[in-house]
Amino acid sequence: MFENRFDLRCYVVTGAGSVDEVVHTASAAARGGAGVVQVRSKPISPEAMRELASKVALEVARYSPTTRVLIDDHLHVASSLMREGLPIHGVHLGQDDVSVLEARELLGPEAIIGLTTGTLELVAAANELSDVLDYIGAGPFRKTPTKDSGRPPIGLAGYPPLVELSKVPIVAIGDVTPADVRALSATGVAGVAMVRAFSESDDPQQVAENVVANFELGRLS
Ligand SMILES: Cc1ncc(COP(=O)(O)OP(=O)(O)O)c(N)n1
Ligand SMILES: Cc1nc(C(=O)O)sc1CCOP(=O)(O)O
Ligand SMILES: [Mg+2]
Repeated sequence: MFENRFDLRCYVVTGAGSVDEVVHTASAAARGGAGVVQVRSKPISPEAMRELASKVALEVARYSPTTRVLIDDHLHVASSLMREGLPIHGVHLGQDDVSVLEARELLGPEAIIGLTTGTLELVAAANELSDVLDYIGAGPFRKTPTKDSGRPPIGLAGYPPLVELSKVPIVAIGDVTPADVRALSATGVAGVAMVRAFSESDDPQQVAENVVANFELGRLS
């Protein structure tokens, strides 16, 4: 869908912290070149997600108008805020969330919609949705304390077969650190997504700059 509408190379997924801390981390990473910020918080009520996503989106747009802001899980919050004109661009859906098709019908053709995968079977299933899906997450790269997906770690060697199979761009996720970026980029993934690498950093802008630079180096190898 609509090539070049978004830059998946450096993909921030928000993590632990106060609203102000999450907003600061997201906007600093966007300033550093993060092409996507996904607002994720678990558990969170729709009302609290509405507040958090609005604040993140407005601050990110101030510093990086090209950075796309997505909402995790909460399709109707995203739909409502997008209709109100907030700079929010789509959703990331899990296997247990509403269907990609329902999200596409509600959000329209311009929205960015991502889906969680992480095995060859889930990637094959996502291929059936490639006309309404923009990208897939594939994890965990390594086991991570941030989320237990129940799926086995993919590892570096596991990404080339997923990339080969997938009809849409792949974002690697799960214990990814800046030191992993060059090698992951060389596997052919379109980007890397990180939670703690940003939420636990005292300079998320620098982390994003490092990720983008190393992602480009990996593409050359
Ligand atoms: C890019 C990306 N990949 C995977 C996920 C999955 O995380 P989470 O939302 O906790 O789990 P599900 O909702 O998919 O079950 C993600 N958020 N982003
Ligand atoms: C949100 C998420 N999804 C995963 C998956 O495997 O689908 S792993 C993950 C957590 C990633 O956090 P960190 O960068 O702190 O390891
Ligand atoms: Mg989710």
